[in-house]
Amino acid sequence: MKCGYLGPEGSYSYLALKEAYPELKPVANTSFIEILEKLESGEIDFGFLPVENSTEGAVTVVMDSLLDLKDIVIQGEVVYSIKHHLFNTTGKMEEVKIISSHPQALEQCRGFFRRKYPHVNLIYAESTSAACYQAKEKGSEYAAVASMWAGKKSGLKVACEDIQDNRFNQTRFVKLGKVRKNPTGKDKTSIAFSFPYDEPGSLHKILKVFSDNHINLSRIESRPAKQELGQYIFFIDFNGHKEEPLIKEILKELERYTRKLYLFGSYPRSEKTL
Ligand SMILES: O=C(O)C(=O)C[C@]1(C(=O)O)C=C[C@@H](O)C=C1
Repeated sequence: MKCGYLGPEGSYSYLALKEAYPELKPVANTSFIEILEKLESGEIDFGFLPVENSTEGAVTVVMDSLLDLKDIVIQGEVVYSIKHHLFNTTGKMEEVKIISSHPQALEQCRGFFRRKYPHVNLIYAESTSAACYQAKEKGSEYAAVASMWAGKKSGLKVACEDIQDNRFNQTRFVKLGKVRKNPTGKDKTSIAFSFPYDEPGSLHKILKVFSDNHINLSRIESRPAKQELGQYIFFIDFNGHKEEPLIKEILKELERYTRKLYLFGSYPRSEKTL
């Protein structure tokens, strides 16, 4: 079975996918949108995408794209430790004028760059592994931020190790597919919703439903509804499976308070960090 990820080989998406789902055949893509398009067309069976990072927060493009999915659900989650290193062709930084990487990776090292290389230009690459191949090709003026695996694989030398601002830097990935997962007793459900009116207490009503039923929320985020300023879509992850009687009741109640309720899926909770 084929699983799309943000490539090329050596990106964190690749490393986390290989470790969590070794039985799947990884298929490299150049963007998150490309993965979702291939998944919808049936060219691949699964998609593996980052949704949030412990330092930088939401991977917003992925969250927004979840709203447009049809017949595709979240089937699983993977929490992966991220350790960034700086690589280039020489292993020394004297000649470097440009540091490139995936925007999320650059943001996770922002403090390091401000302290050590305030005058070096930071530019975006498709992924951390794409940045490595670029640095290899462009030569001594380029450096890339990536995993040890990607840097070594592309033939670069380490210029600086462990450069992320937060020692406990973790990214949460989700596996998307067409089949809904059955309850395991240790599940999580991801939803999003918008409100019909802008009025006091809208969000409170939703949170009260969870609190009254003693359901733990593991994430809450808002994203612009992309209409008027001040209109939002709220994303919530909570413990439980949508086939459990209590969760069914809760979802029914949420429908009463929301304009649109999106159900992204119920799936087993990750119990350890890879
Ligand atoms: O560029 C990569 O290596 C990716 O897999 C993407 C990505 C992301 O978008 O969050 C994955 C994990 C890290 O947080 C940094 C970058």
